[in-house]
Amino acid sequence: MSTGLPPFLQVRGLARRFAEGAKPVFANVSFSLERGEFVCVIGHSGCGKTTILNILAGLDTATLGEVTMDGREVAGPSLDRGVVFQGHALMPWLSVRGNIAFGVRSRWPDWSRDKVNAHCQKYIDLVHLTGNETKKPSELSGGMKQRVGIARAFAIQPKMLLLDEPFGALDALTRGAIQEELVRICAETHQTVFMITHDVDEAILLADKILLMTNGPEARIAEVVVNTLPRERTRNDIHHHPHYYRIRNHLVDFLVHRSKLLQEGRAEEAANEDLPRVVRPGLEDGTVLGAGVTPLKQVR
Ligand SMILES: Nc1ncnc2c1ncn2[C@@H]1O[C@H](COP(=O)(O)OP(=O)(O)OP(=O)(O)O)[C@@H](O)[C@H]1O
Repeated sequence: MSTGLPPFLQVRGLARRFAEGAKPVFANVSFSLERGEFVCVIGHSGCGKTTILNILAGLDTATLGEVTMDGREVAGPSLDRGVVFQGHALMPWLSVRGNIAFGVRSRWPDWSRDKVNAHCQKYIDLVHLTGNETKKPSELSGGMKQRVGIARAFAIQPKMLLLDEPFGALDALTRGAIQEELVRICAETHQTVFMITHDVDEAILLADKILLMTNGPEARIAEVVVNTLPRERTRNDIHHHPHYYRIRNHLVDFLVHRSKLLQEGRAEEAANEDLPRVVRPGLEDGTVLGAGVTPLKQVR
C-alpha cells in the first residue's frame, strides 16, 4: 500500500559510460525499494549489475541519473550502507572479531572496548561462528569467511545492505545453509537488501521483488517481478508452492530468450504474460520508474 512518502531508495535515470563516445553499459535504469524490502537483480554477465551496486554504495559515480536513500542523495561511501562482496574482502591480519570490530569502532567511536566486543559477539553468534572469534581468515573455510563478511556488514547496522553475489563461490550445501541464515537474520532485523545473483532459485527464495535486466550495452530494467510466494519459505518447501515453477520459468525464459529480444528492440516478441505480478517499467516509452510505478499488466 502506498504511504504517499517517497520510496526509501529511489534510483532515477541511471546511466554509466566508461569511455568518451562509447555506448553506456546501462541507461535509464530506474527503480525503488521500500524499507525492509529484499530485492534481487538478475541479468547476464556484463549488463552492469556490479556497477549499479557500486553506485548505490557510493563507490562509483553515475554518468547520468541520481540515487537517493532515506531522502538524501548518495554521493560517496557511508556506514549507512553495508557491502558484502563475492570475494569477502576480509583483512587477513585481523581475527574474526577484529574484522567485525573494525567497522563497529568506526561507526561508534565512543564505545568502550567491552561494548564493541559484546556487540561483535552478538553478530558472531547470529551467523553461527561462536567459538571462532580469534581465528584468522586463513584458518576459515570459504563459507565461514562469507559468514564473517555478512556479520561485518550487519554489525554496523546499515540502513541498506548491498550484496554482490555473496554466495557465488560456495558449494551447494554451504550456500543453502547461509541463504537460510540470511533469510532468518533479515526477518529478525527487517533489513533492506539489494542483492545481485545469477541463481534464479536463490532469487525466488530470498527476494520480495526481482529486477530483470536486459543485455548490455544500454542495458535497462525490463521487468520487476513481484514474488508472490509467502514470505515464510524455506529451500526445502519452496518448490511445493503452486506459483514456484511459474515464477522460475518466467525468470529462466527471460534470461534465455527475452533479455536478448528486448535489447534488440523486439519488445512485442518478448512480451510474456504468464505471471500474476509483473511490472514493466516504461518498456516502450522509457518512462522513469520510481514513485509512480504502474503495473502495466496484471495477468491472473
Ligand atoms: N572501471 C571500469 N572501467 C571500464 N569498464 C568497466 C569498468 N567497470 C566495469 N566496466 C565494464 O562495464 C560492464 C559491466 O560490468 P559489471 O561488472 O558492472 O557487469 P555485471 O553485470 O556485474 O557482470 P557479472 O555478472 O559478470 O559480474 C563490463 O563490460 C565491464 O567490462
